[in-house]
This record gives sequence, C-alpha cells and structure tokens, in this order.
Amino acid sequence: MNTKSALFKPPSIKLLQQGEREAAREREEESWPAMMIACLERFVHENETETRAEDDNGRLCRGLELEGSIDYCSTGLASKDFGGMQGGKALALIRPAGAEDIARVVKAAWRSSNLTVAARGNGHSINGQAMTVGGLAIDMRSMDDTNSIKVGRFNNGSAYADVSGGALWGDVLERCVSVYGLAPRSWTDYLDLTVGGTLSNAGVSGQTFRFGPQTSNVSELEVVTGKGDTLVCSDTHNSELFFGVLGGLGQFGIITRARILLQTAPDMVRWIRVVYAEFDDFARDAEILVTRADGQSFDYVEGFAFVNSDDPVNGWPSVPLDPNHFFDPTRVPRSASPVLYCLEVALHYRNGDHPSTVDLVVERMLGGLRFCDGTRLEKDVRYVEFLMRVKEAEEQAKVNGIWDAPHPWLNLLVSSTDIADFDRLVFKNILKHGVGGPMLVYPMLRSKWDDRSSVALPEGEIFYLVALLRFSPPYPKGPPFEEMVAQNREIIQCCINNGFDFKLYLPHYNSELEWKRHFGNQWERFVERKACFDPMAILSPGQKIFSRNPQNL
Ligand SMILES: Cc1cc2nc3c(=O)[nH]c(=O)nc-3n(C[C@H](O)[C@H](O)[C@H](O)COP(=O)(O)OP(=O)(O)OC[C@H]3O[C@@H](n4cnc5c(N)ncnc54)[C@H](O)[C@@H]3O)c2cc1C
Repeated sequence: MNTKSALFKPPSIKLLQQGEREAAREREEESWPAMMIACLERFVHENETETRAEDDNGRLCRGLELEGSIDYCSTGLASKDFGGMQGGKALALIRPAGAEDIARVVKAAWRSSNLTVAARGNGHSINGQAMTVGGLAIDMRSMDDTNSIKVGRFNNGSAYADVSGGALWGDVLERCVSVYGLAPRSWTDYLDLTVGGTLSNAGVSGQTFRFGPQTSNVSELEVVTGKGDTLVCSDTHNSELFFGVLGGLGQFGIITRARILLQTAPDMVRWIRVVYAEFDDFARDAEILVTRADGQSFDYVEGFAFVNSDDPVNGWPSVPLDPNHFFDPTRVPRSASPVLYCLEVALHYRNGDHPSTVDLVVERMLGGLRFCDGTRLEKDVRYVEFLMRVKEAEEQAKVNGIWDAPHPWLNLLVSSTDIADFDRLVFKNILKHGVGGPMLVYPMLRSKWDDRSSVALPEGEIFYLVALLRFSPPYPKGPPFEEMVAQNREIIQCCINNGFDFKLYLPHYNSELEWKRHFGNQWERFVERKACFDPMAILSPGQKIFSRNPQNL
C-alpha cells in the first residue's frame, strides 16, 4: 500500500500548521508539566522501547494523573485488528477509567508536536482504522462496566439506556433484557462490537430498514473532542458535533457515553429462510418487505447470495438454520444460474401469543412472495439467542483457525437502481465461486438515515448492503490474502467503471481523490468539522483521512 499518498492535508480547510500549533499550545489555559511533554516527545523520537525505564513511565503517569493506567510494554493489542492485514506499534496503550482520563490524554497529545490518539473499540476493523503508529491507543473496553448501564425514560414515556462508548452491544443486550425487559431497536449481526465503534460507522443489520442504522437510534452523546473538551451533544445541543461524530470514523471526538433508544423486548423470534433462483424475484420481494408500512412486515429482513453447488462453505449447506434442516436443491429449477439467493426474515412475538396466531401472521406476510416452493426453512428461538446468533459461528471459526486468519472483507452500499447489474457483473461473474464466507445482500431505506450525520450514502431511496465476509483458512490452506484484496479492488473498479451509485461501508482509501469521491458533496462539511473539532488531526489516524505528521511521510 502506498502510505505516502494515503496521508494528506485537505486543501480547502487548513488544519493548524506548525507555528499555529505552538501559538495554540501557548494559548492553552491549563498548565501541563513541561516534563511530561518532553517525556512523551522523547518516546516518539527515540523509538527505543527497551529504554523506557520504569521511572519514566512513572513520571509520565504522574504527569497525566490518570485514574486508569498506561502500559508501554504490552501494546500488542493495539497493533492488531480483525482484518489481520495491518500492524503498527503504538507508543502506549491507555486504559482510561473514564472520560476525564481520555480528555487528559488528548490534551497531552495536543501539547506535543506529533502525538496522535486512537480510540480502540474492540478492534474489529479490517484495515487498521483503530490503530495509531507511535501514538496513544485508548482501550475503550476498559471503561466498560455493565453495571453502569442506566435505563431511564423520556417525558413521553419511551425508554433509553445510557451506556459507555466502550460497552459491547452484547452486554447492553444482556443487561437491558434481563433487568428491564427492554432492548435497543437497531442492531448489528454480531454483538462483540463496541457502542462507540459502530456509532463511528453506522451499525446496520436486518432492523435497519425499519429503525435506521444504530446512528439513528441514539439521542445524546458525551464526546471528548480533538481539543480535549468533554461535551454533551444531541440534535439540539452542540448538534454539529453530535451529527459529525455519528458515522464520523472517529475523526471529531471520542464517544465516552451514548444514550440508546430502547423498545420492549419480545420473548421469541420466528426465524425463516426461503430461496430464490432469480435475483429479480429476490430483490423485488426484499424491497416489498422493507417498504411495507410498520406492523405489516417482518421485524428483520436480510438476505444473502450463495453458490448453486454442494460446496460446504459457499453452497447449499449454508442455507439451513439448524443441523436438523435440509435444503433440497432439486426445488430450484435446473436452469438456475450458478448463484442463488436466500431471503432471511424474522418475526418477533411474545410467550403469550398462541402459535396459530404467529403462524397466521407469518403466512400473511409471506403470501405472494416468489421464492421457490419447498425451500422454506424456519425455527423458533429466544430473542436473545437470535441476536447472538453469530456467536456460535465465531466459536466454530476459532476452533478451525479461521477467526484469527486475515479477513479482507469488503462492504458496499449499492443503489437499488444498480443492484441488478451488480448481481450480473459481480455475484454471477467475479464471485460465482463465492468468497469463502457469507455474501450478504439486503435493502435499506435512505429516509431512515439522518443526512446530517457523517455517513456517505448512495443517492437513491433504496440501497443494498453488500457484505463480502471472507472466512478463508490462512494461506497456504486458503488463498493468499493479497489475492482476495485484489479481487475486492476488481469489484470496486467494476462499480466505478459501470458508473454505479455506490459507497464503501466501513470505508478504507489510500488517496485524497478517493476520500473526496467517497464523501462527494459532503467532503467540505467533513473537512470543516475536522477543522472545528480536531484541528491538529490528533484523532483516529488509522483512518488515513487526515495526517498530523505529513513531515514524517
Ligand atoms: C465479525 C464482525 C461482524 C460485524 N458485523 C457487523 C454488522 O452486522 N453490522 C455493521 O454495521 N458492522 C459490522 N461489523 C463491522 C463493525 O461495525 C466495525 O468494524 C466497527 O468499527 C467495529 O467496532 P469496534 O468496536 O471493534 O471498533 P474498532 O474497530 O475498534 O474502531 C473502529 C473505528 O472507530 C473508532 N472508535 C472506536 N471506538 C470509538 C469511540 N468510542 N469513539 C470514537 N471513535 C471510536 C476507532 O478509532 C476506529 O477508527 C462487523 C465486524 C466484524 C469483525
């Protein structure tokens, strides 16, 4: 990767230059021990980890006066992520006890000449987005305390939970359901992700068509900005910061607390899969379901493409929901293409609901859909079990060694107007043998997203998430990851060449031109927000959008 071209200063809004930085530092009201600054800088310049004597560590800690801790030796956690393709040693790993610690760390970086700060959620990024090479990595998980999750009610009676930015969604679920019988409305498929990590991207799953992404289901945030200010923000108070941070790729502030909207948790879920031979039928039905009025559709709508073969990972065996299920491929016409499609839906219900009532609702909702006869598979599971469904796959993948292998994943948002061509050129051609894992494809509605947030979306009202979740064994058992990365590039290039209306989700780019193209007419707003909330480009350097240290390139 060409890291030189990856790091740039935006031309339209100037972030603070060297002289201005010094002036800004002088302007800073609080007096920080010069000893601490000198100490931090020396660590960066010398880059001699072995010589970091105990007393230096102690001095630095005393200078910062953290309630939490700083670790210079065991920074390994901060140089790894789920993608497994990027690395880079942080100067120190900080385990903050609270927002105050984070503000102190950011202010220390502000006063240094070149330190950067990266919040690390659970490190489930693919391309080093949560890393800071030679900087201060903040382990947000250390602030997570499940017991500190507080549930309250707005004046209108609806419920919310105040949770730490470092809380795992799985813990939020567990606590809210078991103690209060309540649950967040909008999810990700996998729940070992932090609240701050997904809110910095969007957070999508099969509920997004109804409630919007997780970024549309939060009413208030506490944020430490790149200036070290701790601010509470909402859509009416410090709103530019609020919307900037939501989907802001960690560029404007570190989320230390979030107020998450809740609903009454159902007890059970009827979980159903049906198979399609034709993409047009699949897409038509999926769009019908996501555009029906509330109460007229399922509570969850997703889908995936799979290979029309007995391949154990990419093919027919990926359809059943249960070991007792059997997907009968003879139910699919012989003329079917090399790729088939599975629509996955779920309906919430309560223990007190009579099974026949649930059956009736399901039949009504499935009525008129064009899936292949005899392909329907279903099961009833507890709500929490349904939301935790990927956990089992994780455990299996860990046993097989594919959880820790590189994961060159690609996530795209593709407009409904181009999805049929995408299917023809990408699923049926480039990916006709699969990706060694799920190929999710399901629609969402743009009107459920807030345009004021930082997320870049395709233009049309309906767009699809396409998630290519590669789970190949490490090379040489599986393909070299470079080959998979090259295939991802080919897919992106195909979208560009064909003029598709699309965006990368969880974006990763290497040049200014690409970031500008990604944000389109939102680029200027993004740059202005950066200049306002993190003018020295301290935060989240791993996203490679802005650089504090261009002289180091
Ligand atoms: C197995 C798996 C399943 C996934 N499933 C889904 C899914 O269903 N839907 C979906 O939308 N996404 C999904 N993702 C992607 C996931 O949402 C992103 O990778 C997300 O960034 C991971 O969260 P994290 O807590 O690990 O964040 P990290 O990877 O640690 O951080 C991501 C970015 O956010 C910044 N950041 C982290 N915490 C904060 C904070 N508190 N404040 C400000 N910035 C912060 C980091 O600096 C970094 O830039 C999945 C990923 C994996 C690996």
